[in-house]
Amino acid sequence: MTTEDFKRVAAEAALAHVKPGMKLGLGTGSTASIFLELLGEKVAAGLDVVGVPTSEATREIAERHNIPLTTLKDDPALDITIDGADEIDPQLRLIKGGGGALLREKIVAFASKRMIVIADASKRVETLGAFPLPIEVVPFGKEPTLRAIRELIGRLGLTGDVVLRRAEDGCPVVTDSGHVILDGHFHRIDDPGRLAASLVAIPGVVEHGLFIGMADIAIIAGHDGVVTLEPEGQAFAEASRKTA
Ligand SMILES: O=C[C@H](O)[C@H](O)[C@H](O)COP(=O)(O)O
Repeated sequence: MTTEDFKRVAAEAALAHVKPGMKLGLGTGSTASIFLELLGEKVAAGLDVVGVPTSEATREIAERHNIPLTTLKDDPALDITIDGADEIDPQLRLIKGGGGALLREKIVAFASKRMIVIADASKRVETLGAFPLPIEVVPFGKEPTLRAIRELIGRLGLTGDVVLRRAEDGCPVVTDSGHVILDGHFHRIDDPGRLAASLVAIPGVVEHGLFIGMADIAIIAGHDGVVTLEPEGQAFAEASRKTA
């Protein structure tokens, strides 16, 4: 099986958590897109749910699959958010935002009673940080914000650098909310909680891609099967089944 197959297996397993009448947070990225495709099939077959998209890209995909949409204004409390992740550690702390959707993803997940993460096994790590940490900042004053973040990583004893994310045309990537992204290439983040708290204390930092204490379960598919994890990293044998 390929990585794409594993993403599909994880997305399929997440569907079992979706019940009629639920209000869903709809994640962003390639894994979440597969979930949307599968959810669209269920909706076509009569499943009654509504969703809040976490990005404009997800909105387009959801509309293409005829998934009824709502907003946090009309539905400020959601049942479940189903979303992908760039890294998942044993405590279900996440790095998200590889696709630049971290701000809306975090708002939507926070508005949800539960967050289910779906991923292929390559996303599991012992220590966060090999994946660059996205930090969403206001374009105004991004230079002093960048300097403050660099000073912070020195104080925290982190290695690496922080760089402005650019698109293929060389222009800064602009998020759905009109901000830019700084990617922190830290290699390893031993104390994600301390880094998270320190980053949001810097004026100009809107949000970062560390999701701590937000994920309730992670459904991870790989060569060893499907594993459902809870925050302590406990794998439930009864939730495991062979996929390859
Ligand atoms: O901004 C993007 C999101 O946080 C994604 O959920 C994350 O990057 C994982 O995406 P994928 O499923 O494509 O690996």
